[in-house]
Formats: sequence, structure tokens, C-alpha cells
Amino acid sequence: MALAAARRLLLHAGSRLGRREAVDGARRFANKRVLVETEGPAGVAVMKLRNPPVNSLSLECLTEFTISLEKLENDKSIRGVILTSECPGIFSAGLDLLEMYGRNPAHYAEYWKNVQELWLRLYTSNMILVSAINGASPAGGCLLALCCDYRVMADNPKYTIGLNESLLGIVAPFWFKDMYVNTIGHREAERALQLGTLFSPAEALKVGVVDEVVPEDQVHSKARSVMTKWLAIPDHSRQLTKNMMRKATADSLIKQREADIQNFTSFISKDSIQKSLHMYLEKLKQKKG
Ligand SMILES: CCCCC/C=C\C/C=C\C=C\CC(=O)SCCNC(=O)CCNC(=O)[C@H](O)C(C)(C)COP(=O)(O)OP(=O)(O)OC[C@H]1O[C@@H](n2cnc3c(N)ncnc32)[C@H](O)[C@@H]1OP(=O)(O)O
Repeated sequence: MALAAARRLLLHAGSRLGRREAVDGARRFANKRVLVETEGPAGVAVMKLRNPPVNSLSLECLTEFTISLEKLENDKSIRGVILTSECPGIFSAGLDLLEMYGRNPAHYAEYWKNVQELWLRLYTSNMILVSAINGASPAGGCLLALCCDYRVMADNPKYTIGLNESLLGIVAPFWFKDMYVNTIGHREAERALQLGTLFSPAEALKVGVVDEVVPEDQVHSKARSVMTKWLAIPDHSRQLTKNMMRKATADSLIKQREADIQNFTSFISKDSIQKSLHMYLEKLKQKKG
């Protein structure tokens, strides 16, 4: 409830928590975890996730992300968004494991509702979305990239991308799966989902998880040049086409949002699943020491 109130305040009362400033004709607004810079005449915004250390999608981060997108969507001068990260070497570590571990069912339900909301807003956005994947992009990080119309990834073998949920002992929800199938086809998705494959940039390109791999220092310039190409297409025809391609996938979640929240909540609350998440978190800790 508190988050919903914060969201209304941010969205409608201007930027009490956020900031808006003009710099050389460019505009920027920032919440704590999302920075948006817009370039006047081009109608393009660059949205940078900045939730260190790994851009995990905490409830706060999801909320700020959704609000920022909503603001851009409502700004008729903005036609395209480049989605990227301000955290070195990490695009996004995906959903925040600490939102799904050791909490109560009401929290899980609230969290999942916000995950759904961000996904629906991103996946069905009328704007052109290009991701500049400048770091690791597992699970929910990959999901963000898959929502985009075009994916450019940095050519660094340390960075991997994919839906690795099965490695955590959890299951990718059907709408994650649907988007994966839409992107890389049924056979590749079936294999990658079962194995929880995290693809190197070269592998991701081969299988179609990303559209282009470029040297790390060219990710942003390439994303911009891709955006320029997409901006040349009339918005109305591109938007109608995008809607035609994505509507069925989005609708299948819209039709069963509440049931999906119940499924998630009961699944994630299971002792066996909590145990798997505990082990995975321990593994992440041990990796350090
Ligand atoms: C049948 C019905 C089904 C219904 C549906 C049910 C369920 C679906 C459920 C959920 C779907 C979830 C999708 C997800 O997104 S789950 C998240 C998956 N993410 C990962 O696996 C990434 C894990 N992280 C990493 O691999 C590495 O951290 C990374 C490569 C991103 C970065 O490595 P680096 O070495 O730089 O940093 P670390 O030292 O590993 O991490 C620093 C710090 O951050 C913590 N952390 C990492 N990832 C997460 C995360 N996703 N959430 C929360 N915290 C994270 C890590 O533990 C370290 O913490 P600390 O030790 O410094 O305290």
C-alpha cells in the first residue's frame, strides 16, 4: 500500500521524490534506482538501472522502473528508449532473491504483482525499446532484454544471458517461457529452459537471444544507431505491427493475472523451494570467500 501511494505521488505530483533538470537542452529525471536522460529532438530516452551491486529487481527498483516507463510512455515527445545499466559488468541480476526468500505470502503476492506489471508495461510498450546489454543478464535480467525490440550485447565472455531459473530449483513462469519461445523458437527454448543455460554473447547471438554482439565500448553507439533505423519507420504502422505480434502473449497473462499470483505465491512458499533458494544464496556467498 505504501508503495502504491509513493507511486501515485511520483507520477502525478511531478517529482517530489524524483528530480527533473535541464542540461544543454537534454532533460533528465531520476529516482534512486533508475536514471532517465532524454534527448530533445531525437525523441529518445536512455534509461539506466542503478541498483548496486547487481541491479537486482527489488520491489522498490521494480516500482521506480515502472513509474519511469509510465512517465516516458505518457510523454508524447518520446518515441524510443535505450535500456541499459549503470552498474559495471552487470545488466541486471534479475529478480531480487531476497524478495522471494524468507518473506510471507502477502509479500510474495505484492512482489509478483509488481513483476507482472513491469513486464506488461515493457512488453506492450508503444515505444521502440532497444537494450544495450553491458553486463551479466540472468533470469529476470534476460527477461528485461527479451521485452525489447532489439538487443545489442557487449562482446565480453564474462557476461552471460539466459533464463537460468531451473538452476535455482525454481521454474520460469509461463509468460517468461512464452517470450523465450517467441524469441528463439520452441526447441531452443525447451532445451535452454530445462538446462537453465546461460549463454555467452557469441552463443546468445547464434541462438537468437540477442540480435547483435559488438565490442564493449561500442554497445551504446550501436544501440543508438539501431534506434535511428527504427525511428525511421512511421510510429503508427510499427506500433500496430508490434501489437499484432505481442498481443496474444500479453493477453494470456492479462487473462489470468490473479491465478498467476496465487501460483507464484504457493510455489515460492513451499519449504522445498525455500530450501533451494537458501542453497543458491549460500552458493552465491561462498563464491566470494
Ligand atoms: C509451477 C508453477 C511455477 C510458478 C512460477 C514460480 C516461480 C517463478 C519464480 C521466479 C522467477 C525468477 C526469475 C529470477 O530472476 S530469479 C534471480 C536469478 N538470478 C540469478 O541467478 C543471478 C544470481 N547472481 C549472480 O549470478 C551474480 O551475482 C552476478 C553474475 C549477477 C554478479 O556476480 P558478481 O560476482 O559481480 O557479484 P556477486 O558477488 O555474485 O553478488 C553481489 C551481491 O549481490 C547478491 N545478489 C546477486 N544476485 C542477486 C539477486 N538476483 N537477488 C538478490 N541478491 C543478489 C549476492 O548474493 C551478493 O550479495 P552479498 O554477498 O554481497 O550480500
